Amino acid sequence: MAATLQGATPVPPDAPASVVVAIDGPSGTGKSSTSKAVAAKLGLSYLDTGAQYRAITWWMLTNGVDVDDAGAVAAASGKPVIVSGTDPSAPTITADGADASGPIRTPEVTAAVSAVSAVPEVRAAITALQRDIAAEAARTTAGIVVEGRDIGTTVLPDADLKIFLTASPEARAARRGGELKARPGDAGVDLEATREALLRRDAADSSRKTSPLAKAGDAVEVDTTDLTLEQVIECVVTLIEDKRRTA
Ligand SMILES: Nc1ncnc2c1ncn2[C@@H]1O[C@H](COP(=O)(O)OP(=O)(O)OP(=O)(O)O)[C@@H](O)[C@H]1O
Ligand SMILES: Nc1ccn([C@H]2C[C@H](O)[C@@H](COP(=O)(O)O)O2)c(=O)n1
Repeated sequence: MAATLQGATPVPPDAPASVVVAIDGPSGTGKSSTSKAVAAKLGLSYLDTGAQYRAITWWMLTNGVDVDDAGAVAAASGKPVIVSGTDPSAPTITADGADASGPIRTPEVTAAVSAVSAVPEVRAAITALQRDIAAEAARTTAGIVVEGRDIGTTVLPDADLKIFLTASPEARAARRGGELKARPGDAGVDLEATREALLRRDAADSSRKTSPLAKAGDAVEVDTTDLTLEQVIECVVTLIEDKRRTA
């Protein structure tokens, strides 16, 4: 699998040391929105690791791999070339050169991604890719914000700053509901079904054997239930600036 750092902001000669930030948490807590905005504000690179697991899942689905057969998924795990562009203002994701940014958000991929990402061979391949991208960003740019489920615990245990975002299931369902546009004549978004789907995915992601969703012991927990997105962004920017000041 290839690691390529695209859209990176070059480091000026007198720049402070680079910073590596891990942001983890359950689905819908605001990891992507927060990480992208914070990285853009601070001139850092950005890596959406969920997009990588979604891209490999999409590749399996479109290449005839039975995603319910862990053996078949493991055997295919080294085949696709997943490439992530790390510019926070225009993140990209490709699988074998094909743009995967649209297809990875379909219900089919969302339904299959927890099973595919639980396969140890998939995690080993994607984790190696993530570490390469983070190391390259730390070496050549001002740093990187990496968001996912196991970044602080497994992928980057030596990250300079680890943040674990949480929010109540009701708040997360309401946020997701806001994304799903009701069509004219529809009964609207079923928030209870959305909440149940979120909790099902959290349960699968938290209970898998290899590198489950978990808060690192040294992570700062931020409960975003009653915060606006702007408040969460501000909070994370402050945490990073404080960390840089005291480093
Ligand atoms: N603090 C907040 N207040 C209100 N809405 C928010 C807040 N944070 C994020 N959102 C909105 O909630 C939705 C989900 O956010 P986002 O995709 O960033 O979550 P996530 O944790 O990355 O989810 P996933 O892990 O499923 O990708 C988005 O529509 C986003 O704009
Ligand atoms: N570090 C990660 C990131 C993501 N996953 C898996 C589990 C999620 O359900 C799925 C999709 O992530 P999302 O796009 O919703 O953030 O990918 C993981 O196992 N480890």
